[in-house]
Amino acid sequence: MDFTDFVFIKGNGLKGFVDAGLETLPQQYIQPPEQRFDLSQVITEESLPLIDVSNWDDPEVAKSICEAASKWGFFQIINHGITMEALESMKSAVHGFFGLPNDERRKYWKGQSISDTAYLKTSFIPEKEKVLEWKDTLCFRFIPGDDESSSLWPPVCKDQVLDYMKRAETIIKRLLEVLLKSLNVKEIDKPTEYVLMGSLLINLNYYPHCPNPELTAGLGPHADGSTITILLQDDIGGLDVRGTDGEGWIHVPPVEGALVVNVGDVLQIMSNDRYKSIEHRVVANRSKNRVSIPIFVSPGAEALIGPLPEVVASGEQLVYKQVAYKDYLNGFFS
Ligand SMILES: O=C(O)CCC(=O)C(=O)O
Ligand SMILES: [Fe+2]
Repeated sequence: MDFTDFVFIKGNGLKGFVDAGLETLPQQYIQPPEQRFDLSQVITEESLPLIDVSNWDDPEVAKSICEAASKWGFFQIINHGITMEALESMKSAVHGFFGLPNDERRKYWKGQSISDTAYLKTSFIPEKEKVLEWKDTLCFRFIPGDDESSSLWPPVCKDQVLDYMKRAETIIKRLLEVLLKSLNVKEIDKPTEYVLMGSLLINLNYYPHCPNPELTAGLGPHADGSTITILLQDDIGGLDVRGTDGEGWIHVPPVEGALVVNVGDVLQIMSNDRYKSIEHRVVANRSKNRVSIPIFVSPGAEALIGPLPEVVASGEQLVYKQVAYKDYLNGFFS
């Protein structure tokens, strides 16, 4: 079987390739020795905060969130209000989509998708990558209040994605309010909301089981280009975050009912480095098919990003100049 033809041109993705019966890792996925994940670097002395947000108005909750965002750039929240059933149903929907026959999934393959706002891809930017990442992703662009945009989404997961997004939006707003309040932003007005969360993307990640997880990357080390990211992961594990020493990695353990929250580059910039956008990675799994669902909360397409006036008012030195988010993204994807 010709790998490129089968996976990219025919649009079967990595999932289709693994289903076809795979015993060894294709060379496209083999990382050079110096890039391979050294699992001995995973440190167990540190762990990320787990924050109970049942009362968002509690100053202690706000304090924990802002401290976590400054120190680790990552934390998990529980009792956030999204029911266990809704979380389970979202994860099952991912398995539902990736469990479809190849020719059903292929209808959404990037470049030929039947929907303008949903597409399936493999790896990150396979045309540009030297080594591919061990995952497929179904991406959705979410336009609130626009029912038309979801009309051609895959029926197997459409309602779950819409329902989950609606529930998640409440949490996103709460998180941003708390994080910005501590930067002296008293109220998030419409223009600021556009800069913080003018664009919402949700990804359905599928990391198939992998014959040689030690040779490849589920997802290579990266920081998110978002304002914040809210991630739902299943119970398999694989996500690691850079420790505060900048060398080791901390495992993000799956916690039932929890959501992982991380600061992206945009919030680091807007907070003039108060909050940290931290590198993270995903280790592939030898026997299990892992799913994860990040929501990338990002600026609107026309937004300008730079340190917030409220932060600068304190007289601190500006770490960043203002840039158009578009120009920033061009750098991110090249
Ligand atoms: O799958 C995960 O746990 C993390 C995904 C992630 O970091 C990303 O998609 O940017
Ligand atoms: Fe990420």
